[in-house]
Amino acid sequence: NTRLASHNKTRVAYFHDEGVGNYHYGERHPMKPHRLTLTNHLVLQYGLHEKMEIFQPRRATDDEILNFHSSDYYEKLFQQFNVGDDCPIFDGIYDFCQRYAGATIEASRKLIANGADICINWSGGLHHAKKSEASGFCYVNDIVLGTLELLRYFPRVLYVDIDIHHGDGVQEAFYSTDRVMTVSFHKYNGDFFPGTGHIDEVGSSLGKYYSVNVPLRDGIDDDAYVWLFKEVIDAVIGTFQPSAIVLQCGADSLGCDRLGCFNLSIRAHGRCVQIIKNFNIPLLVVGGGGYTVRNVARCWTYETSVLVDTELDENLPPNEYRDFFKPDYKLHPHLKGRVENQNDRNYLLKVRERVMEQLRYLDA
Ligand SMILES: CN1CC(C(=O)N[C@@H](CCCCCC(O)(O)c2ccon2)c2nc(-c3ccccc3F)c[nH]2)C1
Ligand SMILES: [Ca+2]
Ligand SMILES: [Zn+2]
Repeated sequence: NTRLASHNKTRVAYFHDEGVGNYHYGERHPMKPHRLTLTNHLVLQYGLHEKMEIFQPRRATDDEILNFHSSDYYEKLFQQFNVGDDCPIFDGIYDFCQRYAGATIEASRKLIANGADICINWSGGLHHAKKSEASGFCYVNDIVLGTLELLRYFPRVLYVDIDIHHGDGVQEAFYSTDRVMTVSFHKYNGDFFPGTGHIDEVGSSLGKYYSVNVPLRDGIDDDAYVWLFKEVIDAVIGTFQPSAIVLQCGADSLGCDRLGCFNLSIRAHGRCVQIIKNFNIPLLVVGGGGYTVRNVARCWTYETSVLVDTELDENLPPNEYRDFFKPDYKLHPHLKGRVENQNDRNYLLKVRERVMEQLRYLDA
């Protein structure tokens, strides 16, 4: 009956800082925080704010950021020379970091207080930042900060990362503990950034076998990715029995991404979010990469609708950014990837078998 259904409804909290999309990495840089403004705008135009509690989060304090990052790194961030072209020091970089990290920390606290079942922060998910080093467009690792917060209450936290790049900063931070299991699906060929994420990176000391890497080749398609994702996640959750989950939804694993080379549709990417949601375990959802801005906004809007169990009209609502979505103005455009699928069945079965073998060490 509706009372029961309404009683069981998932409580979703949405964290969006009004100013977080107004920063600029620089002319030729692929990272466009403006994608966050577009996403939030679409979410509101579809009326999804009526299905969630909306929060304007406060910024992270220096002390909170120093929970993970070293002071000589963080306090002199603006003095760092640009770390190559990847990590430019731009106007307002401190504010930007404090805003996106503050939202992830606030979201973690909301889960700890059981104020929500699912918390969303699309501005977060900056998985490459290290304790004392900016890397891959990431300066402060909000995921590590949020996970450290969750560990103050939840005994075991599972981290899942569907960005096309390896979640190296998060894996490194928790490589030697059995309280966090990190699982990253990513392109791996020895050259692709960041170069880590080999299947043999299984963790060390107390954390041995608690780091799972799923290395993939170019061009993986919807069916193969979703099949492998479900196989791995079912086994990981069955074995690790996490008390909370952090899901990084990097949208550069979509077809046609400016930096990516997978062939996923927005529906398949969203299917991964649905698979995690269906476990009904306290869930923190963050963003990540994503460089074809119109599709990042579509993807994270669609995934917000998945998290609030709401169907969206295929025709985008009229909105002031309409031109970004031409010529189709649809929610699910056909993202015909340009790369051949180099993941044959044998390769995928072998990866699956290696992951299952690794997890069996934890059953023992
Ligand atoms: C010395 N060489 C530069 C290193 C390198 O190849 N870096 C990657 C970095 C890719 C970062 C991906 C970030 C992310 O999507 O994973 C993300 C961002 C936020 O959360 N997740 C990269 N930089 C670029 C890039 C940088 C500046 C300008 C144009 C570019 F194409 C593309 N890919 C090696
Ligand atoms: Ca990944
Ligand atoms: Zn990425």
